[in-house]
Amino acid sequence: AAGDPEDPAQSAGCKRGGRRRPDQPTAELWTELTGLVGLPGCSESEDGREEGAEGRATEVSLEEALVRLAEFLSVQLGAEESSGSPPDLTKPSDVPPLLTVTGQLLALLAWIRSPRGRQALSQGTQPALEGQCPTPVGSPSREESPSLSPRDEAQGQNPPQLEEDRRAWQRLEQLILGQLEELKQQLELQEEELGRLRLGVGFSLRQGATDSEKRVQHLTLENEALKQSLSLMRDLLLHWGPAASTRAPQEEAEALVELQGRLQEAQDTTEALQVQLQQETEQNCRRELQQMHGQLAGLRARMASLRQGCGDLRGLVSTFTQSCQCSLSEARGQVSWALGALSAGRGGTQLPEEQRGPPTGCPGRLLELKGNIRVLCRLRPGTPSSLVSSEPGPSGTVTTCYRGRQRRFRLDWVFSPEASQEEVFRELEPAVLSCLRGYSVCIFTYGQTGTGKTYSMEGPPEDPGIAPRALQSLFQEMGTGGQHRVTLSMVEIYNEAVRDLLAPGPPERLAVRQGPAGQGGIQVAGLTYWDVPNLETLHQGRRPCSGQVLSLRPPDAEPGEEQQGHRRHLQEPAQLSVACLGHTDLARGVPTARARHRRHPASGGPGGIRACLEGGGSRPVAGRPRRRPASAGGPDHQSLAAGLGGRDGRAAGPPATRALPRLAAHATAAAGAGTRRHGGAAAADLHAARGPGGDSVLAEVRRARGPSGAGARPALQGPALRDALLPQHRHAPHRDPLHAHAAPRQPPESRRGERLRLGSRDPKERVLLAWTRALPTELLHPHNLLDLRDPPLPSSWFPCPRSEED
Ligand SMILES: Nc1ncnc2c1ncn2[C@@H]1O[C@H](COP(=O)(O)OP(=O)(O)OP(=O)(O)O)[C@@H](O)[C@H]1O
Repeated sequence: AAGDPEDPAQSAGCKRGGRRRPDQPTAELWTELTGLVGLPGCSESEDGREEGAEGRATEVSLEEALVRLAEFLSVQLGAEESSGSPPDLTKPSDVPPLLTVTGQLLALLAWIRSPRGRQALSQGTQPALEGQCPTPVGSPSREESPSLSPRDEAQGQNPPQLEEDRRAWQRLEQLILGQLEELKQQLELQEEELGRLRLGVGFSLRQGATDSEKRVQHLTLENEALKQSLSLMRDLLLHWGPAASTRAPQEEAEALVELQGRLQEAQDTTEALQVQLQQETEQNCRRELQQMHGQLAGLRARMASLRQGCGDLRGLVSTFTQSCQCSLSEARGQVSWALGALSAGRGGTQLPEEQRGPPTGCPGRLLELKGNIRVLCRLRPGTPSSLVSSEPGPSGTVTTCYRGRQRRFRLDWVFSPEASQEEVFRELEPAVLSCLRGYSVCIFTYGQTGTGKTYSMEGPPEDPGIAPRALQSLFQEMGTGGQHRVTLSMVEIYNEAVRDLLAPGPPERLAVRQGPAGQGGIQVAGLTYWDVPNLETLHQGRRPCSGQVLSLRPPDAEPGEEQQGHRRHLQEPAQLSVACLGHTDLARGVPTARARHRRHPASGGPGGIRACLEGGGSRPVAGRPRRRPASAGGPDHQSLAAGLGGRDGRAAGPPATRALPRLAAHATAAAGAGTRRHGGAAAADLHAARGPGGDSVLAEVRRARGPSGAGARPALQGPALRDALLPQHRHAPHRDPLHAHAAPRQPPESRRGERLRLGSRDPKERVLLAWTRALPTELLHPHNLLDLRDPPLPSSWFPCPRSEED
């Protein structure tokens, strides 16, 4: 079939036959194919005759037939491959004949389509498959294959060669036909199998056995459900939605515009609502914030008020505690006073004198219970920088900080700065009164300058201190019952010298000795003392106890002593076995170094104080206090009054006399301070204690004393001091009424015993008893110091305002 590919008839036939559609059944295709191949006349014959009665063969070219065959085979091959496992093409046995045939056909088709093939076909030559046909495994070998040569080449060959070629071509044709037949059989077999498979697939479909079919069923069901839901939605849309189909376009447009208007309106409403909501939210937030602020402020105010209330409560508690302590101390004082009064009254009125034994009264007992040595602390008004805290009351504490080191002291009693003189004395009154029961008591003040020793011991006239109150209490107590004899002595201890300030004439240094065992403690041989019958007498003679050592002795029952008057010398050791009350102001004479404290552990102070304390301590003295009626040889009141202050009992010396000692006395007082503590420290103390005015006073004192201590005016000591204290006595020693009653000097035998050292030889460690405080306070009056001061002293420097007369 030398059909021209360009032939329109062939093209139409080709188109008519066309390429196999995917949905074209295989049987139809096969019929079409077998119709082509099964007719030998269909193929191009050597002579080019057209055979075939059906004419259909003439419409299909060989090329198209081959193409269809190839398509068919490829479809079948693909079906085979998909139905089973792919064959291993490397094994000749596994290569399917269909593949072999297909390969050869494709090679032939390629040759036919090539220009050379076309030319050969047009010239009637056979194709030469050699070198062009792929030779799959199992295909005829090259030797077997006919060597198709072009017709023009055949023309140049000899007839036997052509014959041979023709035979080869025929063999090939037969081979192809055989293979086609075989292929046809296989196709039939596969067709049968396909039918069986289809039957199986139908059965599987009915059973729903395979997963894929299940999946398909599932998808189909889903599809059905979707279709149903789609139809339902469509119905709903038709039912509820706008009847688009029933409305006119204009109505549709109007409805659309209306809907748009509504939508716009809804959007506007939404925006307005949003704005309103935002505003309301902001307002609410602001309101809540303000409320929170208000609550916070209220809470702050409440917290502040609570704090204040807490502080008030604390203050109340502390006030209550203090008041409780004060009430307690007051009650204790009252109880002790009552007990003392009770015991004193009982002793004085009920028991005969000879039956009155050693003091067993409650005051003494109370003292013993409280302790022989009691340390009380009085805080001065104004908080010093070193004071950290204090707990006033019994067993109170004081916490100080000095050079960064804090120390806490516990004392028998701590008086707060607000404590009055009355409160302080109330705590000491039992001790004072116990003197009447035979106890020896020594009260001394000790402390840095300006800390209130003088104030506590003496006090201003309108608010007297311990000493005046003690005297008053004593004389008041003595006036209630019993008979007592009070004597007064005054000593100065300075530079280890004990001088009798009441001795007539220039006082000598007295020896202080330790008495024999069992005969008392300290003996001051040759000490002068005066009898003081009552308080008025003392007042007439001098201002009562201006801080000097004051010894009050109960009357001694020594026979014949009455005749000695109110002045006597202590000759017998037993004569010291009486109760005595000493008021001592150490006036900075005691060094504060710890080492020196250790030197006197028993007394906690210097030897002088030790001497005072050892003079009987607070224990009842050995021996029985003897009393006698006051009428039996009482003191000469008039004489004492004259001796102390003139006939009228007043210290009425001439102005010159009064003025004379003031500078010297003042210089002595300040000089004592200056020498006891080397200049700078004393000045610092003065400055610290009394303000800037102290410096000028000290400077004046130094000018008076001179740089070496021997100033223009000598320091006042001994008799000069006595004269300063008792100017009226200074002028008339020979006329001194006390002089006539002077006892003989100390007999030699009284000097036995050990000589006591009162203090150290160290000039810094001097004990000064009384005399510093013996300065008449009027000497320190600004009126008297006018000529000494530059610049003037502030009035606050002085303890209290005094009248011009004073
Ligand atoms: N409890 C107090 N209440 C009121 N004033 C006080 C008190 N204690 C001390 N003062 C005042 O402090 C000043 C110094 O007191 P004071 O002279 O008694 O001290 P001092 O210890 O005796 O000093 P110095 O050792 O120098 O003699 C005085 O003006 C005194 O009035």
